[in-house]
Amino acid sequence: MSGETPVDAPLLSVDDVAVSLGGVRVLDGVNASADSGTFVGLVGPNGAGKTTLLRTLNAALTPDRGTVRIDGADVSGLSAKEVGRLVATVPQDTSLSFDFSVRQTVEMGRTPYLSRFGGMRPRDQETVERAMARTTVEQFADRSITEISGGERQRVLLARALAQDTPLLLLDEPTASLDINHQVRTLELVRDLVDDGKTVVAAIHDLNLAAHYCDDLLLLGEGRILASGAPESVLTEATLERAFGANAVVSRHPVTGSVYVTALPDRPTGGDAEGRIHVVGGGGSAARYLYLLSAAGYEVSVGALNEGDSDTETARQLGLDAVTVDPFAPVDPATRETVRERIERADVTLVADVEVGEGNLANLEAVRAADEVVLVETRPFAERNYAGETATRIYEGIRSRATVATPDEVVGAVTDAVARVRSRSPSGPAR
Ligand SMILES: Nc1ncnc2c1ncn2[C@@H]1O[C@H](COP(=O)(O)OP(=O)(O)OP(=O)(O)O)[C@@H](O)[C@H]1O
Repeated sequence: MSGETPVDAPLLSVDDVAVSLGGVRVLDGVNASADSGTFVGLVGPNGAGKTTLLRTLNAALTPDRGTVRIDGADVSGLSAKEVGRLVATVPQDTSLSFDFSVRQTVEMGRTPYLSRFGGMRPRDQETVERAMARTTVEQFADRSITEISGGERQRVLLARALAQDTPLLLLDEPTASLDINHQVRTLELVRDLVDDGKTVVAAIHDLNLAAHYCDDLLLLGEGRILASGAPESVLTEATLERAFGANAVVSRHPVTGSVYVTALPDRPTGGDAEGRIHVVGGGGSAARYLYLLSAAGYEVSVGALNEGDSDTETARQLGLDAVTVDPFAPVDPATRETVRERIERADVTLVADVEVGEGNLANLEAVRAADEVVLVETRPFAERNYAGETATRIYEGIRSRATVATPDEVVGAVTDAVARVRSRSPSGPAR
């Protein structure tokens, strides 16, 4: 079979697979493929069918319909030993009842290569040692598998899977019982394996880890593929809503640049605060305040922001009034007037600790028109001022009459400032 496979055929291909468990259809019409040297993340809510799909890929389950091919071979026609040379699996449940040592457990990975009466050959021993070194389990090689922690056991099972030396590696929640350091180390190791040519399919609950490390994602929901492709095309607010029923904001992580999902508790409604707040932010500096202020009940406007800025995306998600300019374009005079008009209409203007450059200096200038200003300061303005002396002068002018707040104090400071405005003008903010 594999002799007929074209050179550029995917290493793994899943064609119209349907699987039932206990008489219930758990997977239906699943199509997927993975090229050699790619890391595919399987994401989706609890019960979506991720484990079932992994167990179908390694032939532990036989589909009702459809085929799974690895390296061109239909796995349903292969012996267990043949399958064991093509695909290795680290299961979700790492509890092992037998009392083997760590080394013996890793050695089990060589089973598909051993003849019935022959023992481990030097080549097998070398592979085992290499697998233990890569997963840093050598230091407890002689301990019993029942006497190490859950996270350590997970690394031992990864070592066993590496010892199996297969082109395809399946991981079911590889980071589930790992501390934050070992989560990253494990995924870095998986990434290295992939860069060396291995193909990995991993069920991963943490969407942000999945987005950062995987080349492609497969989003499963109710046994079907809801979306597949690059993380940024799969993790959209619409697909997250559909698959998880979650109200989430998708942005870029400020440090890694990867797609970043933040689940919000609920669409902000219900707060009974009254008043208009204009927010000056950008680059994600305002997102938290936009959410908190609209949750409190305020009518919030924001800007000027660039289209595509993560604060713009958050504002859209929350249904707020965002004044925007084109991506990378500076705030032009007409937009500056719009911002000024929003600020004059607002009871309070909140200035987030945004970085200020020539492009958005006009926003600061417009804040001069504000009645009450709350200024968030987590670091000195000098560290985020790229617009020189003029900006410093404008900022100092604003600061001298603003309430300076820490991020946690913002909603309280805004509420106090609204109360001050209202007490000065009993008829409310009808300006
Ligand atoms: N042996 C079984 N008999 C009947 N139904 C089963 C069986 N095993 C799993 N299921 C059902 O199949 C569906 C898919 O389960 P699966 O474990 O594949 O989901 P999953 O996406 O891996 O979930 P999780 O994220 O919670 O691990 C679930 O509804 C589950 O209840």
